[in-house]
Formats: sequence, C-alpha cells, structure tokens
Amino acid sequence: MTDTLLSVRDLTAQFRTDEGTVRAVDGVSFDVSRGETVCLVGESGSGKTVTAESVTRLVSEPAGDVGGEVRFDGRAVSEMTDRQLQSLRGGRVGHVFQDPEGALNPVYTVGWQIREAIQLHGDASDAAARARAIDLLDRVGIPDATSRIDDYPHQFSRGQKQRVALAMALAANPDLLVADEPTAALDATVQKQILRLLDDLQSEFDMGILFVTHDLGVVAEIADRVVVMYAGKVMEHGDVFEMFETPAHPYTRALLDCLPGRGERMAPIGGSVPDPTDPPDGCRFYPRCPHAGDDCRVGDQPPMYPVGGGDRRVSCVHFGPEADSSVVLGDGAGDGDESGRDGGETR
Ligand SMILES: Nc1ncnc2c1ncn2[C@@H]1O[C@H](COP(=O)(O)OP(=O)(O)OP(=O)(O)O)[C@@H](O)[C@H]1O
Ligand code: NI
Repeated sequence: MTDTLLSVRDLTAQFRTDEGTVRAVDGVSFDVSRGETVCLVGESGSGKTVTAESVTRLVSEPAGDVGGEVRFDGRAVSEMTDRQLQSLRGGRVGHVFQDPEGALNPVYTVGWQIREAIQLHGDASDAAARARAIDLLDRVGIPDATSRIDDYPHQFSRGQKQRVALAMALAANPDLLVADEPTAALDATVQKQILRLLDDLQSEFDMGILFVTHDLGVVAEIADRVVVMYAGKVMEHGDVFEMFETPAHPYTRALLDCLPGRGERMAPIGGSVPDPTDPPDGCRFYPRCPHAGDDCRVGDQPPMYPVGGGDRRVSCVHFGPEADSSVVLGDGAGDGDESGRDGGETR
C-alpha cells in the first residue's frame, strides 16, 4: 500500500445544456499520494477544471451531475455530510480556483480573509493569525506584505489576486492542494518563485498537489506524475520523466512537440477539440491523429494499455498487446519519429 491521499475512480461529470448533454469528464481515474505532485494537462476544454472541482464536489449539483468515486484519505467524499465537506474544503484540502476573482470577497481586506481561513481550521489568536497571514503573503511574493495586508482585493492586480488566493488555500496547511492554473497570469520570474514555494511547502509538510495546467514547461518543473486529458478522457498517465523522454500517446507527442526546444512544429496541434455534446466514436483524438487507422474510429476510447516498465498507461490501440507501437514511436522507439523530433534534447 502506498501513501495514497486522493483516489479518483471512473469519475464522470456531465452538464445538461441547450445544445445537449456535455460529458465534461468521462471515466477519469488517478491517484495522488502524500508528497507527490500530479499534473492534469490538456488543451482548453479537456475537462481539467471540472475534474479538479469534482474532488471536493464543488461542481454545483443540480447543474453538474457527478458520478464515480473520489476517496480522500480512504474516505468516500460522496458519503460525507455537508458539514464534513465544508471542513474538508479549506481545511485538509486547499483549492486555488482558475478564476481568482471568485475566491476573494470584494468587501473584506485580503488580510481579514486570510486570517479567517487560518482561524476557521485552527485556534490561532488574532495576532498570531495576522502574523501568519503576512508571512503567507510574503511567501507567495506580494511585496511589502505588512502594509498590503489591509488592502482590498480590487487594489491588487490579477496576478497578485492569484497569489492571494494561493495564500488563502495554503492558510490551513492542507494535506492536499488542488491548484487550477495558479500561475497562468504570472510573469516567468514570479511563476518560478511560486513553483519553488510549492516545492518547499511540499517537502516541509508532505503535501500532495493536484496541479492543473496546459503549460508543459510548468509540468516539467514540478510534476512527479502526469495525467494527460483530452475531451473528458485520460489519454495517458505516468511518470513525468518517462513521459517526456518517450511520449506514447499521439496526443501527448503532439502536445510535447509544441514545447519550445523540442519538436520542430512549435505550433498548436492542427484541428480542434471535438464538440463536447457529440464526441467521436473510438479514440476521441482520432480525427486529429496522424496514426489513426480503422480500429481507432470505432467503439469506445481504447483501454489503458501498459507501456514501459512502471505504472504508465496509454489509451491507444497502437499500444495494445497485438499492436506495433513503432507505428507511433518510430523505428528507433523513442528517439526520432517521422515528424522530425530533434533528438538533441535528452534529459
Ligand atoms: N457549468 C457548466 N455547464 C456546461 N458546460 C460546462 C460547465 N462547466 C464546464 N463545462 C464544459 O465542460 C468541458 C470541460 O470544461 P473544463 O473547464 O473542465 O475544461 P478545462 O480543461 O479546465 O479547460 P481550460 O484549460 O480552458 O480551463 C467544456 O466543454 C466546458 O464547456
Ligand atoms: Ni480549466
């Protein structure tokens, strides 16, 4: 048994809209262990945010219909009472939302809000909570935290609000941090600082992190493991190092080819994500896949086949037991493929 903190099994989330039923998340499974950073990656609309918000059942229910099983520290979240859920959120699970505006209340100072978050789940005195709030603001990189603490949210830039929201999520020393694009509005220097902070806190408190991003550069910096999502499905998951070394799913390969210094293309993947109310049969990615054959166009999303030695899995027929993965990987299986990956960057 590993130290599994979060376990997500066969998660589904759908929304009824005027255009039809959107299957935003369609059978997603993964784990996050203590002290581990798992990145959810994929293009816009792939279901990352809905997955992250389903963890603490924040997807507002009648609108979103959530199924499957989420266990936190061995306990099924669906069986928790509203009170238990409330104490989980902002307590043992900190959540940084994709939209930081939503996390901050415009009528209270940021200091008041961070202190609330600290005191809600602990018995710190006002003075101690204020000192800790200043320390948190300082650590997330808000200059002059001692005076900024009495400012209101509208006095902060978008990037600063994102950092204030992160400080709030960290206020209760969570066991699990769910962070949805927490560095998206930040310049490169501040982004590095935040990633380093998360890394420090993780070593200090053995915190598990579920980190949502579409930026593979960020993934390379912080992930231990990666879950690649596309159109509500997991395309591939496994160890970050192995995945960057030998991406297996054609979608993962295409994403990595867009990363500066790796592929030659460095352009967005051709085509666009499928209509979420009417996804294609077979592999969701086949309409954009250079390796799609007849098998790829029928049935459901392919099973998660093992690839490599560890627990890496890929949902692609070319990795099935009878299949020939060199169709995707190229003859050198790993270095060089027909799209002309430059073999220069070995990590
Ligand atoms: N409340 C909702 N009602 C209807 N559809 C929704 C709702 N929330 C999300 N969706 C749809 O679910 C799909 C997945 O959305 P989600 O926000 O999880 O994507 P994402 O991977 O986080 O994208 P991004 O990178 O843009 O944040 C999209 O098609 C989106 O339009
Ligand atoms: Ni999102």
